[in-house]
Amino acid sequence: MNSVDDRWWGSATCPNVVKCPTVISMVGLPARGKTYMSKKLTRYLNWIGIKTKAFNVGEYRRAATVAYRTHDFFRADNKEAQEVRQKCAILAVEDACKFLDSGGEVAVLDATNTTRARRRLLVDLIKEKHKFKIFFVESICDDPTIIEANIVEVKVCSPDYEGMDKTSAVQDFIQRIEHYREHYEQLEHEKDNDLSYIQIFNQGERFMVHKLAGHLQSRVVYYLMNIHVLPRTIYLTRHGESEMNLLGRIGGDSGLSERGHEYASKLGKYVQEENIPNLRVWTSELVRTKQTAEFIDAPKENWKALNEIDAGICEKMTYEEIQEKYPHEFASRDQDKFHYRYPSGESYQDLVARLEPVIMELERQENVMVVCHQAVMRCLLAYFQDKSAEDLPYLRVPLHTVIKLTPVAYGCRVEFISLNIEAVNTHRDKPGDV
Ligand SMILES: O=c1[nH]cnc2c1c(-c1ccc(Br)cc1)cn2-c1ccccc1
Ligand SMILES: O=P(O)(O)OC[C@H]1O[C@](O)(CO)[C@@H](O)[C@@H]1O
Repeated sequence: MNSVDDRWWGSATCPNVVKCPTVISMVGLPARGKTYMSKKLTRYLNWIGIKTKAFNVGEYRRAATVAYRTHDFFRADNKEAQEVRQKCAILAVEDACKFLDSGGEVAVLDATNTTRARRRLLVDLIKEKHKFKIFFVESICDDPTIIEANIVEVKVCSPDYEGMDKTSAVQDFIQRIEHYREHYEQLEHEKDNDLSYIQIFNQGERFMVHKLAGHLQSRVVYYLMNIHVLPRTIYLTRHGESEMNLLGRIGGDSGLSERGHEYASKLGKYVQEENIPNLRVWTSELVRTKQTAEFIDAPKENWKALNEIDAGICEKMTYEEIQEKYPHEFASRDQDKFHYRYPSGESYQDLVARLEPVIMELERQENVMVVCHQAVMRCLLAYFQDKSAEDLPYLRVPLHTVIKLTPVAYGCRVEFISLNIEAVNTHRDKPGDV
């Protein structure tokens, strides 16, 4: 009897484990956002603690071929090029399987995989030989405006077109797409009845989900159904300097200091000058963030999930007092600051889990300003900047500074805007760090 997780089909891969290594295989013509989704999905899964790595077949092909000349390389009748392309595709899959064999949990295969034969080859290699799960993510998009925008935004800057003028590059890429289209076979539930997949139409306007197999695949589908590519800006800021900050004490629920109130007033003016359409403001449920947002003219929502890390028995203490009273706790926190949990309190790992619904809602939103706290801000910033769990707890997020995030191509532009009001420095470096 198969576990409910594997539902319908016979040879359940990894029959006895919930966390089965999985290959997420992209499918789609060039310029359908496969790399965009691969990178974004990889960043999200790593942030929630699932060891994930993307394998881009285009990079393997560029490494294997001296120099890309023209779209002729992608003609179906170009036998020599076909051989190179097949070899690169298999190399990428083998590297992906090596990653999963050595502790990786998810490998994202960023390739076109546009023929049924190629996808069958993947199933044989991945599912039959390695007993890993395979989940296909197909992006189907025939809106010429979207395709053109993608080509202009990311394709013409590709190493393939180094030194080529933009117009010729666009023309060449359009030819390349046509070579793929000739043999493109979309996923179809009659012919691909045994496969787990999601089809995404026109950047998430519509979805077709087929035979999800397990929790990870459900999380991936949920994430893909929440992201969008509309231009918007996310602003992150800590609360203004608080009375507890002035005393060098952590936690608590104190109000703002005089300079903290100055920051709140200046923040209101900054937001007004930014003239942000339909801005929403999110604060935690602690006094200092609500006071900080006081002068912003926009709808406000309080999130308990945005409250600062709970320091448990160390709440309201100074670091010196903690070192004095709980020397062992103090030492172990600096040993592994991400996983360390305060007695009766939280770890950064707990904070990431608590903030996941905030990130998911942020992905759905347009212009949002988040008024939060030092540890919370580090977790949010780490998501947008793809920072490791090791680096996350030491990110510099000074008081009285707005961090402005603007999505560009495959990532985010990050600007630190200080509103030039003095404040205490609450940052503690990793001991021993130069
Ligand atoms: O469906 C596309 N077709 C062309 N391009 C696309 C997409 C998507 C996309 C796909 C699925 C989902 Br759910 C959301 C967005 C993102 N992009 C993209 C965005 C920025 C730069 C480069 C590519
Ligand atoms: O993880 P760190 O570096 O101790 O920073 C988190 C601390 O920062 C503060 O927000 C301000 O000091 C405390 O409330 C919180 O415990």
